[in-house]
Amino acid sequence: MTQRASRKSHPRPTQLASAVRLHWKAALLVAAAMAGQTLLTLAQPWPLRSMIDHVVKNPAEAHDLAARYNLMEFILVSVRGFVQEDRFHFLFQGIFLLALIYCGNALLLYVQNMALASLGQRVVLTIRERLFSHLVALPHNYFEKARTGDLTSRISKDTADAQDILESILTVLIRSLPTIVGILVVSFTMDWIYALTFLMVIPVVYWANVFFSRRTREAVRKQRRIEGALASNVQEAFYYHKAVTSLSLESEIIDDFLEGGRESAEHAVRAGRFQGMLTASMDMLVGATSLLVLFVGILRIIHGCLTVGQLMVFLSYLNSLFKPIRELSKFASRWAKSAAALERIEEIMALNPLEVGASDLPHAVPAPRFRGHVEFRDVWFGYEKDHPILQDFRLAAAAGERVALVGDSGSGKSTILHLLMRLYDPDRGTVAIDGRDIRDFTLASLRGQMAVVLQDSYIFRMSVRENIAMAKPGASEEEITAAARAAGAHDFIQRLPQGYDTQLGEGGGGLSGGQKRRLAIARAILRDAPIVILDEPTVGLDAASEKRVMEAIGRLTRGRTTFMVTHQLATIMDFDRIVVLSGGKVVESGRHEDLIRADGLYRRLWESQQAGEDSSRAPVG
Ligand SMILES: Nc1ncnc2c1ncn2[C@@H]1O[C@H](COP(=O)(O)OP(=O)(O)OP(=O)(O)O)[C@@H](O)[C@H]1O
Repeated sequence: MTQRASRKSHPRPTQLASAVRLHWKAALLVAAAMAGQTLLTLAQPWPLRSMIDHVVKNPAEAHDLAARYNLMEFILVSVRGFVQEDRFHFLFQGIFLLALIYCGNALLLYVQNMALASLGQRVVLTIRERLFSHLVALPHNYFEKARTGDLTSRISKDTADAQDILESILTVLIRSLPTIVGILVVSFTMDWIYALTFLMVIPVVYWANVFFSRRTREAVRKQRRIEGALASNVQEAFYYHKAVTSLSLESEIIDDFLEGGRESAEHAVRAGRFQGMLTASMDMLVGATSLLVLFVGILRIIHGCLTVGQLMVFLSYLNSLFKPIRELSKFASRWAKSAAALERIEEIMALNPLEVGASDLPHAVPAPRFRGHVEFRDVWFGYEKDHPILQDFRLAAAAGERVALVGDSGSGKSTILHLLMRLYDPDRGTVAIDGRDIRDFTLASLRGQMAVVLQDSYIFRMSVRENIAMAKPGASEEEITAAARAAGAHDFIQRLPQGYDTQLGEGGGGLSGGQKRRLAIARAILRDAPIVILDEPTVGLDAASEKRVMEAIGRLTRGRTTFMVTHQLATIMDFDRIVVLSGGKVVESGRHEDLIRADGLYRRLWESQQAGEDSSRAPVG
């Protein structure tokens, strides 16, 4: 049972990193473009500095020019200066360098955006694929407790949010950090006293970011959980719409929805508040630091330790430093959302199928084609710890034998089928096919040799043909039609508006219960499996439908080892063996006539069913 307990490991942020590693070329391109921009941003104030310092050193010249000439003269003198004299060389050089920097920046920005969009999409797709494959391959018992709406939102929304976090991480790592380092290096080499002004600000900015982001993230995480639950409720309401309306549950469902929506909104408002505080405190910090830098800077200029151009460089660096930080603070709630989303993805990826339930064991090998000799050897099993459903259960079916499992409700009939399909593993004992423990085989090769028809026929939203063909990928048209004929489904399929091409609704909308069942039988016939599993295939059908379905089942099960769970004893009178269960144990076993003669539980079930049928047929009044 310990195997079955679903355990959560602590989330590790590995998915994003490994997806990025997989697309390292695109990541490298983004990083190179960002790094190039950072370098250009760091270089940008220098031409400005040399121009300003040049002008400040020659103030009379500058002042003279502006005061003496009108506009036309000013332009003419300036152009002559550029063409004939060396006087404006500093200006020409500065403008040229700045123009180069701006063009380079624009080009790199374009490359960065292109590469980032492509990297983001590829990373999202990779995470989505991995998450979906991991989820689909998880053992069945995981889905009994999981909320499917929540899982859907993890696959669609949470994975998409990974792109945001990727963008944020790259911005911080490749843009902000080098900018900070560049500023510190340049500042210390120019004027270390002045550099201390910067240094003081960094921890405050960091602390404010961490403090408010953490709170925003907590609020967003709660909001996400509630939204996941809401999505599950919505999905349930639509899926069971018939039950919802027939039980008049609409108002309760709407109330639940509104309640969840209100809770989610409260957390969203909370997140917004922290986000607002973060943005405001960042703005205040930027303002205060700029003032401090200006104040100290002018004092340093007066003391002759700094030039005006150098102050310009500092101010420009400060702006470049705060730009990404302010941007990030504005995106704090997006960042928080993405971080919460990544955690939710990691949570699922950390589930080890072997710990969750029945899955491929490391030594499993593909099963050979089965003859179909099935054995349950001293099997103990319970869904919950300390609540065994089957105790010391033994049953053997020869290859090709048709076995019916009957008994009281809750006696463990379907559980036996679950163990045979390896939806669960026994706590003790073994289930064996052709003498080998089924755990030795890979799940795909084991289940690939079983044809299953359940109470719910599982019709998918695709054409009739595709619904049948999914049992055998690549099946020919003749094989599909032959299977449909054998299942007694061909005639009604041909009467459908587009025959085999008719698109079916989710859950088989548009077909009657009996038609759905026969479609499922056609699928099982096409599978051509040595083992057939049927769980109450005729339940809920009228007498005529039941007859047609049983004829189809007769053709499906011919020569194949069959296990059929049923309450309708009249449908199994010709079975090779009827196994009667009570409280998880076999109490009787034999053919119909033998069991009637034995005068035990089977006979009582049979007689009560006959009496029920007689009374239902008796004329009223
Ligand atoms: N997924 C599950 N988790 C926990 N308990 C379960 C689960 N499925 C079945 N059970 C319990 O195991 C017992 C046997 O169930 P099972 O479905 O095998 O009985 P059954 O004989 O097929 O019943 P029925 O004829 O009503 O379908 C029941 O008490 C049931 O409540």
